[in-house]
This record gives sequence, structure tokens and C-alpha cells, in this order.
Amino acid sequence: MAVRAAVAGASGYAGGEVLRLLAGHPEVEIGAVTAHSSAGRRLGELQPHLLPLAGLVLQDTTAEVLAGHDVVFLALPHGQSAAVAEQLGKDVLVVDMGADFRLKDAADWERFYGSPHAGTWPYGLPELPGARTALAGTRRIAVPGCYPTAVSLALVPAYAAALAEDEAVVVAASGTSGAGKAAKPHLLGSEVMGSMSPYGVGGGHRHTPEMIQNLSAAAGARVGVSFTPTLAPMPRGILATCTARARPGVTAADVRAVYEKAYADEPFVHLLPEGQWPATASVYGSNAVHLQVALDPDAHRIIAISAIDNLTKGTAGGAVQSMNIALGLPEVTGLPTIGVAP
Ligand SMILES: NC(=O)C1=CN([C@@H]2O[C@H](COP(=O)(O)OP(=O)(O)OC[C@H]3O[C@@H](n4cnc5c(N)ncnc54)[C@H](OP(=O)(O)O)[C@@H]3O)[C@@H](O)[C@H]2O)C=CC1
Ligand SMILES: CC(=O)N[C@@H](CCC(=O)OP(=O)(O)O)C(=O)O
Repeated sequence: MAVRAAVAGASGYAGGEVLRLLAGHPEVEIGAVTAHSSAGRRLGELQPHLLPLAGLVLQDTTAEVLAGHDVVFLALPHGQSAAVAEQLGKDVLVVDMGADFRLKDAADWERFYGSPHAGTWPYGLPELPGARTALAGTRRIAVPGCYPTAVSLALVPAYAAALAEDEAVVVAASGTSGAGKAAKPHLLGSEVMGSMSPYGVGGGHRHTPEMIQNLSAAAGARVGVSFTPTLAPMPRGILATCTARARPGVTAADVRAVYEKAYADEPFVHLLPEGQWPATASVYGSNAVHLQVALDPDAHRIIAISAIDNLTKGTAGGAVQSMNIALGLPEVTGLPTIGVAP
């Protein structure tokens, strides 16, 4: 029998992307789609690329509308998910694409999000050590932020194998869809086209504690992260350039061997052949992660560069991958690894 799924926040970018993937998922039947200011409008007006779903009408985001589904995806602004989730039955699989349940440390949550901490759910990044065990059979999933997905997959093997020491330095470029669909002046075409700009500089970005959480768990000790995000003139994609000091004696061959082993059996994380570097265009619309590593002999730093589609592996693809695990379906079901290029 098909898994019946509802999507809250279906008029937004993350909601639209999860609907795109669910529409092609052989085990899923789409039920209610909900929104806020666009309730009452046809999905086809707002997400015209979702042609088979064009006739669905967006309803208000209420527990009554979302009830009666096996899976509910929440693609809502931060702080909105907890109130909805607590009204849904414990047997319903709730997949939160917002940040509400990602962080373990309540003080971190309050510092970066400025509201009381709602709790912590199993973390929807299956490639992290132990994550699949926590996701199997769960009825609550916290999907990671898009930057923490790119950065954690790039650096966790280096810290887990004790190749890297001290803090990580990350500079990452994101496409504008990362900021959502709501109109904001800094996202206007005339501001973004032909220009790149940093934001959230100096430890101010709310994804920093999530990266620290993941890298510290891998290292078994606190790992600091200096994170600088930048906005790039493209609709989708993240290119994360991550570096960490290599422990004395670590060689380029050691780094390569650790990453080859770490990702040998991963269906979505693809360590590129030596000498080939990731590009966002190669993962456009795909759940794949393209990754390359090197050792800079002068700085003796490990360099790991990853490319993801922020809306696919960075949000909706990670959500569907984690749903598959929770429901006991093959993990790759309904998830593309083929990009769209040029
Ligand atoms: N964009 C990305 O790359 C990523 C996004 N996410 C997360 O996914 C979630 C959605 O982000 P995104 O799709 O980008 O944002 P959008 O702004 O594109 O969409 C937001 C959605 O939430 C709805 N909404 C707004 N306010 C409320 C409210 N008060 N109650 C209920 N629904 C509301 C909107 O409805 P309406 O349009 O009808 O007002 C819309 O459907 C966020 O938590 C975000 O952090 C996570 C990782 C990456
Ligand atoms: C370009 C851009 O603005 N990107 C967003 C990333 C948002 C995201 O991935 O996720 P969550 O909001 O779910 O944490 C930002 O930096 O805030």
C-alpha cells in the first residue's frame, strides 16, 4: 500500500522540491499540500514545474488538514514546526526540514535562534556515523541545514580518522534559493547578478553550531568552526571549501585512503577521481554530493571541497533519503543522482 504524504509549506522552495521528489517516488502518494499566505491557491500557480500536481489546492497549515497521512513533511519557517508536530500522532512520521530539532544544546539554540529550545530529533544525515541506526524506524526526523550537510560530509572523515586537528575553516558559496522564496531586497536580481558577497561573517551564522556539533561528534572532542557563507549568482547549489590542519606526519595518500574508505559504499557521496574538482552544475537537481580532497604541502592543511544542490541533498533529498530509512524502504528510492548540465 502506498505511503500517504502531506507537505506543509508547499508554496515555498523546500516544499516544492520535496513535492518534485515525492511525485517521482514509486511508494508515495501525495495527499494534502498546505501553505500560509497562499492558502486557497492552486499549486500550479505557484509551482508550475510540478505539472502532475498542478490541480492541488493549497490548504491552511493545521493539524486537522495534516492528520490522516503516514508522513508529514514540514517546510516551514524556523520556529513554526514544533507547534504543528506536537499535534500530530506519535505514529505519524514527521520530517522537519526546518531547524527546530537539529541542535542538541539548548544554549546554542537560544543563542542563534532566540527562542526556547523545542528538543532534538534523530538527525537526517544518514552518512554520519550511527545516523542510520537512529533513523531506522523513527517517527521524527530533523533534516540538517544545507551548509552543515555540505561541510559535514566534507570534513567528518578527516576528523573521525584523526587526520585533522584544531578548528576547521569553511568558506562556502550558496545559490539564492537557500534564502527561501519570500521577497527580500538583497535577493533582487539587480543585487545578486554578476556579484558575490559574504554574509553572517565572524561566527554569526546559525549553521555554525550545527557544524560544530557534527564535527565534534566525529572527532570525539570539541572542534571549532570558522564559517563564512557567501551568496552566489545562481539559483541553486552550494560549493563548500573546507580546510583543517593536518596532524604531523599525515600524507596526501593517507587523506585519499581515508576518504576512499569512508565513502566507498555510500550511494550519494561521490569522491571524484584525483585532480577533478566539484562544481555545483554537476549536482543540479541531484541528490549526489561531489567531493574532492587534497593536502596542501605548504600549509599542511587538508582541503576538502564539496558540491551539493542545497534544495536536493541539502534539504528535500536528504529528507526523502531519511524517510526511506525510517520506513524500511531502500534508501535510494525516488532519488536522482544524475544532474542537469550545462
Ligand atoms: N531553501 C533552502 O535551501 C533550505 C530551506 N530549509 C528550510 O526549509 C524551511 C522552508 O524554507 P524555504 O522553502 O526556503 O522557505 P520559503 O520562504 O520558500 O517557504 C516558506 C513556506 O512556509 C510557509 N509559511 C510562511 N509563514 C508561515 C507560517 N507562519 N505558518 C505556516 N506556514 C508558513 C510559506 O507559505 P506562503 O508562501 O503561503 O506564505 C511557504 O510555503 C525553512 O525552515 C528553511 O530553513 C532547509 C534547508 C535548505
Ligand atoms: C543563501 C542563504 O541565505 N542561505 C540560507 C541557508 C538556509 C538553510 O539552509 O537552511 P535553514 O534555514 O533550514 O537552516 C542562509 O544562509 O540563511
